[in-house]
Amino acid sequence: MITITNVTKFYGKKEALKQISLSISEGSCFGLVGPNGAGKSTLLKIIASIIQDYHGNIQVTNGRNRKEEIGYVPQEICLEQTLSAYSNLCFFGKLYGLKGKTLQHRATEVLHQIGLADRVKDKVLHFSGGMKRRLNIGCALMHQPKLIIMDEPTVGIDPQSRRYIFEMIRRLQQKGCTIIYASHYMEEVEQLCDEVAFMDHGKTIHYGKTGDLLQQYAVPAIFVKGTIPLPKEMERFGEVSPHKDGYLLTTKTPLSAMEEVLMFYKIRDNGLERLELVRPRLEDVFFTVTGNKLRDEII
Ligand SMILES: Nc1ncnc2c1ncn2[C@@H]1O[C@H](COP(=O)(O)OP(=O)(O)OP(=O)(O)O)[C@@H](O)[C@H]1O
Repeated sequence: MITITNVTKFYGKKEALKQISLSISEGSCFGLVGPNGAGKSTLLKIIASIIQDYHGNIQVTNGRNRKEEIGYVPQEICLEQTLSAYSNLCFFGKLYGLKGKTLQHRATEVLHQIGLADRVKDKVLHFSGGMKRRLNIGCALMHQPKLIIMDEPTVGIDPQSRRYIFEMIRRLQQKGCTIIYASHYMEEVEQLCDEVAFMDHGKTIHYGKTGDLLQQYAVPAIFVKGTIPLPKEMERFGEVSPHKDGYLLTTKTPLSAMEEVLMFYKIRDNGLERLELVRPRLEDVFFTVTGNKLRDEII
């Protein structure tokens, strides 16, 4: 369990974090979501002990030594370009006190874990963006930390590497690791994280279990496309708005609304072309609790 209590951070006069309090369950994948400048990186650096001048309190895993417990994956790629993947891993392993056969064995193990075993001798210089991202993560895993902090680990990568990273995260979680995952890609957090905190302007606006937030705040909808427009009386189920080549009806009773849409088109010679249930998204929850869309223009 990680307990963050009243954490405040100033950069000069700029208050980057304002009284943040959060609890992160052991073994969870905890998502930190917010637009650029929300304060995610600052909070992660504080948890990882990279930033030490802050107010408030952080307690990590029963108070055991933080450095040994934590693997930090920075937002910027932090690798020596002229060295091989293996040498980079060994360099970071040594920083955590690994040496000799243990270091070599662990570097080989991590190379397999990050899917770069076949590129062992290649210089990082010749790696794709996705491969560098995977190696960046691998370096933070060398000392087998229990808590892994990832700051936007999928920025600028191809879908294949993103999938690979997701699978790695799931495997780490299955092994009992706790993951803190900062991102401004809401779909990623929704897919990966069982707990989530929304951040904006240095504050946590809301946090909880992903499923609970979806259930509590996001309203489902149905999508309807027909040869004739949706009748006005459907508005009694909720808000109707044009969407793509049809209509979106946001409603708390999607099944009853679907039933009525079916009836409506059935008695009009089946002019229904598409009828779909639209699953509520974390993006909608963010909008409901903050009144903002998660877009750069809100800062
Ligand atoms: N070293 C610094 N000196 C001064 N201000 C800083 C520094 N680092 C961050 N800030 C400011 O603190 C605020 C929070 O920044 P932070 O990088 O933590 O946000 P973020 O949510 O991680 O954003 P991004 O997604 O763009 O990384 C921003 O207003 C930023 O400009």
